[in-house]
Amino acid sequence: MLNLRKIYKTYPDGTRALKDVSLQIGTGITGLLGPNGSGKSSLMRTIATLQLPDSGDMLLDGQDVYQDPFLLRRLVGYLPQHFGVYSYISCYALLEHLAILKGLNNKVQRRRQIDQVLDLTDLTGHANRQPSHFSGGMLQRFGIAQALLGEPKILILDEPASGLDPAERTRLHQLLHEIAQTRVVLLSTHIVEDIEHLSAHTAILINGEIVAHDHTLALFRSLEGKIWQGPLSGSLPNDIQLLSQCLYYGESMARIFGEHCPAADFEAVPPSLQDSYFLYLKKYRGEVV
Ligand SMILES: Nc1ncnc2c1ncn2[C@@H]1O[C@H](COP(=O)(O)OP(=O)(O)OP(=O)(O)O)[C@@H](O)[C@H]1O
Repeated sequence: MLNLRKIYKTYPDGTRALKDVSLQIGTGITGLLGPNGSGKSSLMRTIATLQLPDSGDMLLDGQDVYQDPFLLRRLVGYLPQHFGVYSYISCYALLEHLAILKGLNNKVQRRRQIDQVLDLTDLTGHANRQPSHFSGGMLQRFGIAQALLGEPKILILDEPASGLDPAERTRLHQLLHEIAQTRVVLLSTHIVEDIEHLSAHTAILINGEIVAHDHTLALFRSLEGKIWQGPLSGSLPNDIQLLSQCLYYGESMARIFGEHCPAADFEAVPPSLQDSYFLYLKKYRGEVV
């Protein structure tokens, strides 16, 4: 169990990226959802001890991590949002290099672990190729392979599915699901669907503050019977809560939150995490009428 308590982070230019963030994260995948600039990467870097918070503490199974950041570094695997790979070096050699940097000094154990992570990420057949020549999906799997070196208890994954085609995304989902059986996984993404597929728990971060953290289903089950969908063309009452509008086969459709059906051509639809997320955003911005 990872326990964050009252974490604050301000950058030297005065940007207050994290404000009073408290979170308890157990085994399995916890999704971290938030708009651009809400502080997701800042939180992930802070958990990975790549930057220290101004105040607050972090306990791993009851042990204070900031007293000994090196202890946590050995227990954390981190996949940053953007990562580069050296050119002219094979996938295997790069993993070996990274494993040595992680302190895997025993050659036999190191090679066994590299073989394991290559197998898990389905890269064994590409071990001698250069990651700089990998496709986007393979590169993300390589990123996860390097994060798994050292058998971390905690995995921090910042936007692992961005830019992947549907087949690679599905493959990544299976991989993450498998990895998360025995680990604490914090997954940051803009893709609400990924969280719906993967995360039993979800935290919503807006403007550096956690505004919700619960079972993913619980976050939107309470909206049952209150989400309405219909064409945006007709006139709608002024006091409706427009959550989102999107195109379905070229027709502009609105999703609305409300106790009553807003117009004759609207129908009740099952609520989604995205509806709940948009409602939290509107409430945070004071836009709920
Ligand atoms: N090194 C830094 N120095 C100053 N400000 C920073 C730094 N890193 C991030 N910020 C600022 O902190 C805030 C949170 O940024 P962060 O990258 O953590 O958000 P994010 O939710 O990950 O965004 P995105 O979804 O766009 O990746 C933003 O206002 C950003 O401009």
